[in-house]
Amino acid sequence: MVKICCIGAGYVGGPTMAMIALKCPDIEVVVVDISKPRIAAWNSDDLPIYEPGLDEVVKECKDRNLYFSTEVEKHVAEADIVFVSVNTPTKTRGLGAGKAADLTYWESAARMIADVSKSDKIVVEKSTVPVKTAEAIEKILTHNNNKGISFQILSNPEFLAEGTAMADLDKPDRVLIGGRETPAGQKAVAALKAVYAHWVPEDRIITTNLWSAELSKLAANAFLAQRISSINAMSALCESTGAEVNEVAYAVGKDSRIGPKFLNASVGFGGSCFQKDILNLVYICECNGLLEVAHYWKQVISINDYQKSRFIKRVVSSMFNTVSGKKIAVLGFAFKKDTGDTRETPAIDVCHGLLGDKALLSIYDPQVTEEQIKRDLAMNKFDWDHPQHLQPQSPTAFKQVSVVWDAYEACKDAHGICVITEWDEFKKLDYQKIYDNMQKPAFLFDGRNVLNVEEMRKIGFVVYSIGTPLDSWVKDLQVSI
Ligand SMILES: NC(=O)c1ccc[n+]([C@@H]2O[C@H](COP(=O)([O-])OP(=O)(O)OC[C@H]3O[C@@H](n4cnc5c(N)ncnc54)[C@H](O)[C@@H]3O)[C@@H](O)[C@H]2O)c1
Ligand SMILES: O=c1ccn([C@@H]2O[C@H](COP(=O)(O)OP(=O)(O)O[C@H]3O[C@H](CO)[C@@H](O)[C@H](O)[C@H]3O)[C@@H](O)[C@H]2O)c(=O)[nH]1
Repeated sequence: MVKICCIGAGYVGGPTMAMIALKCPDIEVVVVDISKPRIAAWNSDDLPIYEPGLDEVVKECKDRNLYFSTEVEKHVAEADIVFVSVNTPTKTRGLGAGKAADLTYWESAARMIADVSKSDKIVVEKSTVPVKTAEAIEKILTHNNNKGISFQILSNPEFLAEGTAMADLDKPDRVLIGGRETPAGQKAVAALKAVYAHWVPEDRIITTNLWSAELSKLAANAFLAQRISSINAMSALCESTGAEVNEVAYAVGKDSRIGPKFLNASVGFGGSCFQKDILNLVYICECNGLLEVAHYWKQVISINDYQKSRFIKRVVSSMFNTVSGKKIAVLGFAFKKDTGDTRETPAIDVCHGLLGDKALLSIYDPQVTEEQIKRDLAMNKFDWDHPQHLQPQSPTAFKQVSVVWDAYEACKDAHGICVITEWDEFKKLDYQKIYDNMQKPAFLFDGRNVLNVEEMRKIGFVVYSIGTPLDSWVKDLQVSI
């Protein structure tokens, strides 16, 4: 029986290995992690991450051919294929701080693999890494190894999106495997291909050289984020001209060369990957002397930052240029719907902006706990992307912030509402009831364009919705955005 071990039981390691275990009953899959609470959660009925469909798959496979363990070295030593899916945060200090990927966790995993291995292994980069990381990993594995063991490094980047991870893994657009162009490298590629071939059609499994696979992952995220920044840039122009961003996106997306996906204007993209991976891409370009290329991709992040600060300015300027002492309801804190993940969520920036102007925030998200929200608001930039036990543990008490478990409670007596995550339940709320219980004038700022602006205006709200013609109130009080 082929044995797979995955180092890192996070958002990628957990769901990916659960899917492999489901589709390959002939393979034993063990997911290991240095975080004891995380492994304990995987072994309980309350999984550490929320992902539609994940519970069912884990329930079916756990203790059949899927195991979660903290015995990292033992399971790595026994495995034929070792996936490495550990954190690759943005460096916060030293060379490349604020841009380059911090490969500390990857390096320590590679050193440990070299130390404990007694048999040949295929080592698979599942984490998103800078181009040429495989070369560094190869050096660590071969220089730390005088036991005659052969290590083959493959790059197999993951393209799942949170909230749809299980569907993405079940029917991936493509699986990408990069390997060395040597006979041993190609044999390793074939072995990994055989795992995916249990359920992925052969024409969807792409094989390339190592560097193409590593770069394709960064490129794919940069292209996706670029589309969002493009439509968000248009949303600003729509507000100035009276055009409607959804209509523009629809008309543009109807061109089959452009396509309709990823053209939803928003308060800004969030999540653990886009910003981090683009910063990483920018750094690699700079290191290769490609300053114009670096500058080009940096703009995708600049527009995203602009979009978030534009939203905050709209809120404050509409409410007579001050939110000091005013209750503002924040609906949604996760970086997108159907996940409890808050990494790089635009909600953090919006809350910081409003807190800076002394607002009183009442936050509701159906999947994010009070502890998580308070920890996020207290955390330094990029701290979130380190293993849990290295993050600040105790949430800071914020006098200005309360977290509630009901949208109506969050909005009661509020002066304004900010919709930051597009949770389906926010579309179905009784907005008349919400309006009746708010201070007047009652403001509604829709950062996701999920509400019907005309209906909301009919109820009496002063409405701002990204990229839609401005309410005369907002227009009249407009300051420079
Ligand atoms: N989250 C996503 O949607 C997504 C999608 C594609 C790719 N990625 C990439 O995958 C990688 C992992 O992302 P994630 O979201 O799963 O992160 P995560 O923080 O959820 O999980 C990483 C896990 O690795 C563990 N870990 C770190 N060092 C370890 C070590 N030396 N030994 C054992 N365990 C160790 C941590 O404790 C943590 O549980 C990153 O490179 C990320 O960029 C993420
Ligand atoms: O039209 C859109 C689409 C998305 N978003 C926002 O963009 C962010 C990222 O969304 P999404 O890409 O759906 O989620 P992620 O889980 O971050 O997935 C991205 O990042 C992963 C990690 O690298 C990749 O594997 C995925 O392919 C890639 O989609 C979220 O804040 C979304 O709300 C928009 O604002 N408008």
